[in-house]
Amino acid sequence: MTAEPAAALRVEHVAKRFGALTALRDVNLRLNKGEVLGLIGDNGAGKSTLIKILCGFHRPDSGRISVNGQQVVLRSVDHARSLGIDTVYQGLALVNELTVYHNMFLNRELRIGPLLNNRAMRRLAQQHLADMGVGIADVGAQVAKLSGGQRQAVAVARAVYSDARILLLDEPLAAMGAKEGALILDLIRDLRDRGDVSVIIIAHNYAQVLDVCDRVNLLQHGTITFDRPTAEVSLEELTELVVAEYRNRRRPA
Ligand SMILES: Nc1ncnc2c1ncn2[C@@H]1O[C@H](COP(=O)(O)OP(=O)(O)OP(=O)(O)O)[C@@H](O)[C@H]1O
Repeated sequence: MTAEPAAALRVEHVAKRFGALTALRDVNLRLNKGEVLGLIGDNGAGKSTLIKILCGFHRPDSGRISVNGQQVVLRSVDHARSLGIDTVYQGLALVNELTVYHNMFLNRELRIGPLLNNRAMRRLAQQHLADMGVGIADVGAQVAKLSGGQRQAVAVARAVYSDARILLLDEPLAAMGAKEGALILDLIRDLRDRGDVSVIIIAHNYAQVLDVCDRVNLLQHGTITFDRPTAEVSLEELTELVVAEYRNRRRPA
């Protein structure tokens, strides 16, 4: 019998409370190498809390996290990043006042001696975005001048460019038009085809992202209650599960 390959990311019995509120009760999750995992669940189910734990922003109260088979304590966002875990949040993390290319190289600027090598950063950012099919006419433009979808695309492209091996996308299609959403989904498909990046996508509107996910996990009341390959589950079945949970919650005790 061959041993199961190490997961890119493994979460075991993770719990997190905020004062009296239990956000995560007992989360067990496995992200395989090269797969795209959809994490869905109703409002307040704990999805963002879990992502914030996995990117080093929150510390869990208990439980274990392993990256590539090694148990780790994620001390900070920078520490998680140094282990190859990068996150694109709902609120993004781009600096609006800076240009697209400065954002692409944020915190890892290219320099010649003490000076920024703007020319090289501009050229490489342009090339990388074009390679990924992200149409930004002028990488010298301020990020504030981009549309929401373009900003999101730059944030995803930057995470991919940063050698992230595990990418956490929190609502990647939020506030996006159909065309921009399609661009992000194409980026995720490209990543999946590359096979060397593992992705977790949180999506409220899961119908939009199901198509790019290999597997889907449902988070309910702070625990994963459903884990199935996407090919084996229909949209109707998922919707029924989410709606049943919603009804249960509204039922008086
Ligand atoms: N920093 C915090 N302090 C106190 N409570 C928090 C904090 N962050 C999250 N919570 C609470 O934890 C629970 C889970 O929140 P979380 O944001 O993880 O849910 P979610 O599944 O991402 O929801 P949504 O889809 O609405 O974003 C909620 O009841 C929320 O109010």
